[in-house]
Amino acid sequence: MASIVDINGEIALDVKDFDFTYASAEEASIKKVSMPIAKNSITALIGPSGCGKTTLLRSFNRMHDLYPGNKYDGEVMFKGRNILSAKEDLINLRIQIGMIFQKPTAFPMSIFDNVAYGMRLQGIKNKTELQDRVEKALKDAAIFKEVKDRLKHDANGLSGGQQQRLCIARAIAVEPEVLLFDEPTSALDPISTAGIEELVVSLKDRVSIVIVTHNMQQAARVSDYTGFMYLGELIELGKTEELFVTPREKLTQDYITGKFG
Ligand SMILES: Nc1ncnc2c1ncn2[C@@H]1O[C@H](COP(=O)(O)OP(=O)(O)OP(=O)(O)O)[C@@H](O)[C@H]1O
Repeated sequence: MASIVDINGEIALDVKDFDFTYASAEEASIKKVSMPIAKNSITALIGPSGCGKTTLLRSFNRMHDLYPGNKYDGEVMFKGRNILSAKEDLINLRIQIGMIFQKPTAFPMSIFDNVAYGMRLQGIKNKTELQDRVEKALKDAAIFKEVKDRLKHDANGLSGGQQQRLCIARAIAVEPEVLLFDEPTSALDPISTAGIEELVVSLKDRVSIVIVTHNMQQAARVSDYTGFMYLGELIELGKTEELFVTPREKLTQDYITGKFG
């Protein structure tokens, strides 16, 4: 049984007895994971390569449905419903639960159109509203000053760190409830990384965040809660400062003290 800390406050996502099996795999990559994801907090997922961090994260907005034959079991409760249900509207789900990838994924279009993309999908056509919300999202993602004079330019002309902030602007422009970050700084230099970490922390007033990271220092710097995974299982979910200083499980202790990696 995993050791799970009590969450003080509301829960954004409640994962219950969750299994995930890839179409081509014989056994589940995620096994019986149960964990609460706290609202307006940052939850980091850590663990050795291949332990299932990305697989679990991508389950939270059903990214695995992009490929046929993958199988979910159990429940992921979000706003009173199980999002693993066959009835779930996946476009709407991915607006409410957005994702930021490891490699910045600016679309091949202008900076403005990148940020307006999701709002247009939501049916917003009014030009003034689009302009106002694009500007606000760019400001909130701490990139407005750098791009305000070239909103019509191709987004691919931006640096990696700028593109990642643009992706964050695009995700927050549709006012999601949850944001999933999959190693968002692993392709960035230390200065851009620090900028993204600061930005992620600044967003938690309005969204609930789950972040997968290889970097334990990053988890310690930004997160409120940390989950340690091993071989597809969640071993421990704790308050970050407690998990790193006084882990409850021996496996967690061995991992954070570098006994295996
Ligand atoms: N598309 C796939 N098809 C089959 N198995 C997969 C697929 N993607 C991942 N896996 C397997 O699922 C398990 C979990 O992988 P996952 O990428 O989620 O781990 P991770 O903890 O995010 O690793 P890393 O830190 O290296 O990114 C691994 O055993 C991996 O080999």
